[in-house]
Amino acid sequence: MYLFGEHAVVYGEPAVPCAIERRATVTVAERGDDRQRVSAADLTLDGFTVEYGASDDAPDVDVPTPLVEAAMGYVDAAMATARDAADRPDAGLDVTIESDIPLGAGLGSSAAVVVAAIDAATRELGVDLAPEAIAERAYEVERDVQSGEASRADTFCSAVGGAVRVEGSDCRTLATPDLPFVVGYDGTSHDTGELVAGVRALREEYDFARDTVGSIGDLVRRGEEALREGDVAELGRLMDVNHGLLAALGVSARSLDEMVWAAREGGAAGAKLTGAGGGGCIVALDDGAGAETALSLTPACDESFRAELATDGVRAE
Ligand SMILES: Nc1ncnc2c1ncn2[C@@H]1O[C@H](COP(=O)(O)OP(=O)(O)OP(=O)(O)O)[C@@H](O)[C@H]1O
Ligand SMILES: C[C@@](O)(CCO)CC(=O)[O-]
Ligand SMILES: [Mg+2]
Repeated sequence: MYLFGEHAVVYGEPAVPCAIERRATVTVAERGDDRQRVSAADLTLDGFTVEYGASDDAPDVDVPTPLVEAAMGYVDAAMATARDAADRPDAGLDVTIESDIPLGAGLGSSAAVVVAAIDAATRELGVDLAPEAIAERAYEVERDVQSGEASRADTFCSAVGGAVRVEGSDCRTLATPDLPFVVGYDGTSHDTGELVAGVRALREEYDFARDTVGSIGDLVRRGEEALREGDVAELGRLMDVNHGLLAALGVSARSLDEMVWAAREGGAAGAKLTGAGGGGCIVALDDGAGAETALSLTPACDESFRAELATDGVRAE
């Protein structure tokens, strides 16, 4: 989840994502043949299993192929990079994915699944990758699936855990005070690739959209100062500004705006959408119960919860 800087980070501005205690669990077992079998019970396609050959045959499922391809893009590419890391291009794998991260909602479910899948698959194939190496491969997967544009933010954060700072290829962990995160979720999902493409189109058409992206970078640098000082009130103000700038880039939604206002009026220090936007989640800072209560009473909000910073990144269980 992003404290600051989503979207602008794709264009080289800094961002500060934070890992929260919600996990994707991926189990991988090598098969005796070259087939791939993926079981993803949490996918919105109502839980399905896909089985297909290493390269040729089509997935053997009863749903339209483009839907399956869209849903399986991340997992497929994660398995391919894991086979590549192990130098076992024909290894058949049985993959099971379970996740308590809402899909396409701005909490980085794609990064969590890809990072966990690469880790589990490479371990199964006898290769031990450091979290940073997993993060780099996972970034390449996100970049390819998001049609050539992604940052390292979600994947690095998911791999190493905690709060991180990402600017281009410079990725580092950040010491942060304990932050009272509250999340509101509208129950809908977005396609990150499409929202990233929308921002790109706006930047191409309007110089001021480029300036907006630059302003988000300036705001993130101020946010880093506030983080060092543990100044939650200032962090909240900057989150409010960040939400406004994201809305100017066209990635907010009525439900997100309604949840942001509910959280603020409930007493949050600040609130903003998180991740790609268009629908999904907002994040607020509130050490009292007001924001969470206000969110729970907001029709646009399907679920609200406190989110603890997760210090652990990817791990074998
Ligand atoms: N539990 C899961 N099982 C299988 N695939 C999943 C699962 N969770 C996420 N995915 C994959 O990730 C895609 C959603 O990724 P997307 O980047 O659009 O959203 P997100 O990562 O949740 O949000 P954001 O990128 O804004 O943080 C799904 O369509 C699916 O391909
Ligand atoms: C919108 C974006 O900044 C975050 C999506 O979780 C895209 C990216 O960084 O790849
Ligand atoms: Mg994603």
